[in-house]
Amino acid sequence: MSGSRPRLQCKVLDERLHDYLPSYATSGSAGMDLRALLDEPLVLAPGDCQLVRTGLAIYIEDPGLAGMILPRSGLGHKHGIVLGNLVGLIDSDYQGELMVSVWNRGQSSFTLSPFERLAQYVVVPVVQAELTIVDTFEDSTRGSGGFGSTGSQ
Ligand SMILES: O=c1ccn([C@H]2C[C@H](O)[C@@H](COP(=O)(O)OP(=O)(O)OP(=O)(O)O)O2)c(=O)[nH]1
Ligand SMILES: [Mg+2]
Repeated sequence: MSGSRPRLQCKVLDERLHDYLPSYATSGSAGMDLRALLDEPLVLAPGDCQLVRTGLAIYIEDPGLAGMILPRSGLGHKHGIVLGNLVGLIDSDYQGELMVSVWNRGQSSFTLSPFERLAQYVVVPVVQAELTIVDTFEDSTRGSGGFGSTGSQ
Protein backbone atom coordinates (compact mmCIF):
# COMPACT_ATOMS: atom_id res chain seq x y z
CA MET A 1 0.00 0.00 0.00
CA SER A 2 1.31 3.44 -0.77
CA GLY A 3 -0.31 6.76 -0.12
CA SER A 4 0.10 9.63 2.21
CA ARG A 5 1.96 9.12 5.43
CA PRO A 6 0.53 10.53 8.62
CA ARG A 7 2.49 13.59 9.67
CA LEU A 8 3.32 13.65 13.37
CA GLN A 9 4.57 16.61 15.37
CA CYS A 10 7.95 15.99 16.93
CA LYS A 11 9.80 18.13 19.49
CA VAL A 12 13.57 17.84 19.63
CA LEU A 13 14.36 18.31 23.31
CA ASP A 14 18.16 18.36 23.02
CA GLU A 15 19.92 20.15 20.20
CA ARG A 16 22.47 17.33 19.81
CA LEU A 17 19.63 15.22 18.45
CA HIS A 18 19.29 17.44 15.37
CA ASP A 19 22.14 15.44 13.84
CA TYR A 20 20.38 12.16 14.61
CA LEU A 21 16.72 12.58 13.79
CA PRO A 22 14.84 9.31 13.41
CA SER A 23 14.03 8.16 9.91
CA TYR A 24 13.15 5.00 8.04
CA ALA A 25 16.39 3.26 7.04
CA THR A 26 14.88 1.79 3.85
CA SER A 27 11.74 2.46 1.87
CA GLY A 28 10.17 -0.62 3.43
CA SER A 29 11.28 -0.14 7.02
CA ALA A 30 8.50 -0.55 9.56
CA GLY A 31 10.25 1.35 12.32
CA MET A 32 12.46 4.37 12.87
CA ASP A 33 15.39 3.78 15.17
CA LEU A 34 15.52 5.76 18.40
CA ARG A 35 18.85 6.85 19.85
CA ALA A 36 20.10 7.01 23.40
CA LEU A 37 20.42 10.57 24.68
CA LEU A 38 23.34 10.06 27.03
CA ASP A 39 26.17 12.35 28.16
CA GLU A 40 28.50 9.43 28.65
CA PRO A 41 28.52 5.69 27.94
CA LEU A 42 26.08 3.72 30.07
CA VAL A 43 27.30 0.38 31.38
CA LEU A 44 24.54 -2.15 31.87
CA ALA A 45 25.58 -5.10 34.00
CA PRO A 46 23.68 -8.35 33.50
CA GLY A 47 20.17 -7.88 34.88
CA ASP A 48 20.37 -4.07 34.93
CA CYS A 49 17.42 -2.04 33.72
CA GLN A 50 17.71 1.70 33.09
CA LEU A 51 15.32 4.31 31.74
CA VAL A 52 17.06 6.08 28.88
CA ARG A 53 16.06 9.39 27.33
CA THR A 54 15.56 9.72 23.59
CA GLY A 55 15.40 13.53 23.54
CA LEU A 56 12.28 13.37 21.38
CA ALA A 57 8.60 13.96 22.05
CA ILE A 58 6.24 12.78 19.33
CA TYR A 59 2.60 13.88 19.62
CA ILE A 60 0.53 11.42 17.60
CA GLU A 61 -2.76 13.25 18.26
CA ASP A 62 -4.91 10.89 16.14
CA PRO A 63 -6.59 8.33 18.47
CA GLY A 64 -6.67 5.94 15.52
CA LEU A 65 -2.88 5.59 15.76
CA ALA A 66 -0.46 4.54 18.50
CA GLY A 67 3.28 4.31 18.81
CA MET A 68 5.15 1.20 19.81
CA ILE A 69 8.71 1.01 21.07
CA LEU A 70 10.22 -2.33 20.15
CA PRO A 71 13.67 -3.84 20.65
CA ARG A 72 16.18 -3.96 17.84
CA SER A 73 16.75 -7.56 16.78
CA GLY A 74 20.53 -7.41 16.67
CA LEU A 75 20.89 -5.88 20.12
CA GLY A 76 18.36 -8.29 21.57
CA HIS A 77 19.67 -11.46 20.03
CA LYS A 78 23.41 -10.84 20.09
CA HIS A 79 23.74 -8.79 23.27
CA GLY A 80 20.60 -9.50 25.30
CA ILE A 81 19.60 -5.83 25.22
CA VAL A 82 15.82 -5.69 25.20
CA LEU A 83 13.15 -3.57 26.87
CA GLY A 84 12.34 -3.67 30.58
CA ASN A 85 8.67 -3.35 29.71
CA LEU A 86 9.08 -5.79 26.77
CA VAL A 87 7.09 -3.43 24.53
CA GLY A 88 6.45 0.28 25.00
CA LEU A 89 2.99 1.45 24.02
CA ILE A 90 2.75 5.17 23.29
CA ASP A 91 -0.68 6.74 23.59
CA SER A 92 -1.83 9.14 20.89
CA ASP A 93 -2.29 11.87 23.50
CA TYR A 94 1.15 11.47 25.08
CA GLN A 95 3.21 14.62 24.66
CA GLY A 96 6.16 13.82 26.88
CA GLU A 97 9.61 12.60 25.98
CA LEU A 98 9.85 9.09 24.57
CA MET A 99 11.69 7.03 27.16
CA VAL A 100 13.21 3.62 26.60
CA SER A 101 13.49 1.08 29.39
CA VAL A 102 16.68 -0.74 28.50
CA TRP A 103 17.18 -4.14 30.11
CA ASN A 104 20.26 -6.28 29.87
CA ARG A 105 18.74 -9.75 30.04
CA GLY A 106 22.07 -11.25 28.94
CA GLN A 107 25.01 -12.68 30.83
CA SER A 108 27.64 -10.07 30.03
CA SER A 109 27.92 -6.34 30.56
CA PHE A 110 26.92 -4.12 27.69
CA THR A 111 27.99 -0.52 27.17
CA LEU A 112 25.46 1.71 25.47
CA SER A 113 27.15 4.62 23.72
CA PRO A 114 25.73 8.13 23.50
CA PHE A 115 23.43 8.39 20.46
CA GLU A 116 23.55 4.68 19.78
CA ARG A 117 20.37 3.31 18.21
CA LEU A 118 18.79 1.39 21.06
CA ALA A 119 15.19 0.64 20.03
CA GLN A 120 12.74 1.31 17.25
CA TYR A 121 9.53 3.33 17.06
CA VAL A 122 6.63 1.95 15.05
CA VAL A 123 3.36 3.74 14.31
CA VAL A 124 0.39 1.38 14.24
CA PRO A 125 -3.34 1.74 13.67
CA VAL A 126 -5.56 1.10 16.66
CA VAL A 127 -9.27 1.05 17.31
CA GLN A 128 -10.85 2.07 20.57
CA ALA A 129 -13.62 -0.40 21.38
CA GLU A 130 -16.71 -0.08 23.50
CA LEU A 131 -17.81 -2.82 25.88
CA THR A 132 -21.37 -4.13 26.03
CA ILE A 133 -21.91 -5.99 29.30
CA VAL A 134 -23.69 -9.34 28.82
CA ASP A 135 -24.32 -12.48 30.90
CA THR A 136 -23.74 -15.08 28.17
CA PHE A 137 -22.07 -15.25 24.76
CA GLU A 138 -23.39 -16.92 21.65
CA ASP A 139 -21.39 -20.19 21.18
CA SER A 140 -18.18 -19.90 19.18
CA THR A 141 -15.98 -22.66 17.72
CA ARG A 142 -13.26 -22.09 20.29
CA GLY A 143 -15.41 -21.35 23.28
CA SER A 144 -13.23 -20.89 26.38
CA GLY A 145 -10.36 -23.09 25.17
CA GLY A 146 -6.99 -21.41 25.29
CA PHE A 147 -3.39 -21.95 26.31
CA GLY A 148 -2.66 -24.88 23.99
CA SER A 149 -6.19 -26.25 23.80
CA THR A 150 -5.82 -26.86 20.05
CA GLY A 151 -2.92 -29.26 20.66
CA SER A 152 0.83 -28.96 20.27
CA GLN A 153 1.34 -30.33 16.73
O1 LIG B 1 8.35 2.46 26.66
C1 LIG B 1 7.59 3.41 26.93
C2 LIG B 1 6.27 3.21 27.37
C3 LIG B 1 5.49 4.32 27.66
N1 LIG B 1 5.99 5.57 27.52
C4 LIG B 1 5.14 6.74 27.78
C5 LIG B 1 4.15 6.95 26.64
C6 LIG B 1 2.87 6.37 27.14
O2 LIG B 1 1.76 6.99 26.53
C7 LIG B 1 2.98 6.63 28.62
C8 LIG B 1 2.18 5.71 29.47
O3 LIG B 1 2.53 4.40 29.16
P1 LIG B 1 1.68 3.17 29.77
O4 LIG B 1 0.22 3.47 29.72
O5 LIG B 1 2.16 1.94 29.12
O6 LIG B 1 2.23 3.18 31.27
P2 LIG B 1 1.44 3.18 32.64
O7 LIG B 1 2.34 2.57 33.62
O8 LIG B 1 0.07 2.59 32.47
O9 LIG B 1 1.36 4.75 32.95
P3 LIG B 1 0.09 5.73 32.94
O10 LIG B 1 -0.56 5.57 34.24
O11 LIG B 1 0.72 7.09 32.74
O12 LIG B 1 -0.79 5.35 31.78
O13 LIG B 1 4.36 6.50 28.94
C9 LIG B 1 7.29 5.77 27.08
O14 LIG B 1 7.77 6.89 26.93
N2 LIG B 1 8.06 4.68 26.79
MG1 LIG C 1 -1.39 3.43 31.11
